[in-house]
Amino acid sequence: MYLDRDQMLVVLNALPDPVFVLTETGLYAGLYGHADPKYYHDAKDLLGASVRDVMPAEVAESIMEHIQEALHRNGLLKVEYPLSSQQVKGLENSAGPGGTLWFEGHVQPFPGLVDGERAVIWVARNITRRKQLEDELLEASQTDPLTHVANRRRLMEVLEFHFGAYRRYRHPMALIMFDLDHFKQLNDRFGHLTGDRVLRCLCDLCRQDLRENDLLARFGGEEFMIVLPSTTAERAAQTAERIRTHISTGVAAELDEELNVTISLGVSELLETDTSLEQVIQRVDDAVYQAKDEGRDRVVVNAAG
Ligand SMILES: Nc1nc2c(ncn2[C@@H]2O[C@H](COP(=O)(O)OP(=O)(O)OP(=O)(O)O)[C@@H](O)[C@H]2O)c(=O)[nH]1
Repeated sequence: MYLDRDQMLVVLNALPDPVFVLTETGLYAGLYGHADPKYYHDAKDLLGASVRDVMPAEVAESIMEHIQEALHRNGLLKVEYPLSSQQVKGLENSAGPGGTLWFEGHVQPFPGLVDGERAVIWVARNITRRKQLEDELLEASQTDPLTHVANRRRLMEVLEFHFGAYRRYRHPMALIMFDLDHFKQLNDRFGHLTGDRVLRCLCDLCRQDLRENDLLARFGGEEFMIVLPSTTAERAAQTAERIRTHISTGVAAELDEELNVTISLGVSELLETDTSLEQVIQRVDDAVYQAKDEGRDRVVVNAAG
């Protein structure tokens, strides 16, 4: 028993995702499926229109390129792309999900010609939720859950990137490391939860003194690093000093007058003699150690190889 033509059409229109037939010149020649407005807008008004007429030029060109590529490879092409109904003429006011949606397009050459033209079958699946989850996962894998600054994994990725750029193009990069002073005493006296609040507050204050391209990261328990691209140790030392004074008054002002929170900071920069990242990390670590040794609540620069 086989389905007759009418039944086949019923099946096509019952498909959950929209199935477009798009010709080589970008005409919407057919549309099936996608009845659920929770996931899709009703795109029937696009039939007979051209991709270039209904989409912004950039979006239309990339769709045209995908059509060409699928035809050229004569096989299935998978693409992911963002699109909002506001970008598509005819869909602006139709019922459907708002905001920018993400789609996975499965683009397959149409076997035969449509109105004398080559064409593709383009199945568009709404993958917005999956994309959001991927973004959230990526964010979580790179962020310290307590302070919401970058975690050590992200820090090392960024440091590797700048180390590579320095080796190739000699783009300078400075590094600041800092460590809370007598944090154990603070935890013992005020409790671990107050200690946690101090760490969060410290990061918030510190961020206010940084540029957009700088990266603040948690290196370990109460140790943090700041990556400063395109910066020398001399300039970074000024930033470090600003952060030091900000923290020494700011945390108590924000949280509790009784809290005496200070930090010891070490500063260094990439040097021509560095053959590995560990060397600059060792230099800032030594500088923090020296700052502790000299009485804490101070900045020490260690820019010598
Ligand atoms: N509240 C809180 N405390 C933490 C966290 N991570 C590490 N610490 C505490 O940080 C303290 C670090 O203690 P130490 O390494 O002895 O250093 P310190 O007391 O700051 O002394 P100096 O560094 O020599 O000035 C320990 O008591 C840790 O428990 C955290 O996420 N939250």
